[in-house]
Amino acid sequence: MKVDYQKIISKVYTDIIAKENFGKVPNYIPELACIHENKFGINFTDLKHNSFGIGDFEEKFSIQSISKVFALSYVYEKLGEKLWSRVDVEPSGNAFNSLVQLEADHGIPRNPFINAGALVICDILLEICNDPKQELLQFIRDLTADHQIFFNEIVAASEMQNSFRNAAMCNYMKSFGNIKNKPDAVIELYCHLCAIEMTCKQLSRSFLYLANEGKIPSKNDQILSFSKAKRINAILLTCGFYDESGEFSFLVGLPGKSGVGGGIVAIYPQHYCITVWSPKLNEKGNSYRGMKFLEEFTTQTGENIF
Ligand SMILES: NC(=O)CC[C@H](N)C(=O)O
Repeated sequence: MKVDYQKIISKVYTDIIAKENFGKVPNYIPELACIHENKFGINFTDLKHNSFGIGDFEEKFSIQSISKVFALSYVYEKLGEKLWSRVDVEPSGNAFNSLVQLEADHGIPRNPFINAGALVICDILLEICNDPKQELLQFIRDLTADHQIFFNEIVAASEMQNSFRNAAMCNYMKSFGNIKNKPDAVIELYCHLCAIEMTCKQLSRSFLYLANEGKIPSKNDQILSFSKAKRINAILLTCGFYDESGEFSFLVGLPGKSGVGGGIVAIYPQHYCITVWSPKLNEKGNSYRGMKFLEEFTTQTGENIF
């Protein structure tokens, strides 16, 4: 039976908006605390070019850790498997900004989707690109087929001024030799990537390469090999939600990635991407309504990777 996605999305959206919105907008990046906490948007885009949204789906927000997926894809395609000598692919079972495992693991982060791992990816970007900020931005614009994607310099500056934990991680990894550049340069790049702004609609479209075996559907460009796209989806499933990755997999059943800006992108390989934005976060740093929405969405569609 054909699933009526639009009907299910409208129904789940209406049900969730009628219920209390729990959680907190993060304030450790002061600029993010200014966002209206009841913003709520959804976009669904599939490989057959169907796209529809509801609520604030065309409003830009800070994609934060969702950018870690773009950075990993770019570096992985260029470096290949030797990348994994500098960052592992195991779930951390810890908060996104935790330092505790770095000592035991000799400065090798557990995976590329926690802050420590993304800092190593940024360090590699500084090694392999002439202008990493612009190259990454261009990569995302190409994925989205949309040039209206920018850094929010105010958010980047706000995070840089409060990057004490990320700076600690970066310096600590440098002591093990796993950061090659100056920590300040790595942090500057990292904070800019987190401060990219996109809409739900742009995000769903930009992630379609992971639903499409590494190809951008609009152009059929293979930007990531089939095997690498599969592997990134595998890491998303096991590590995309930090110490709530098991819960997301359990409740939603799709690979996905969240960010502290309140966004979540989920991928149904061979079919579609769906993005939810709602800024209030649960204790694990994932969007409260985003998790609820996607749980109910996959329950009602009956579709998941299992
Ligand atoms: N989970 C996130 O989105 C974290 C990103 C945020 N910029 C940080 O480094 O803390």
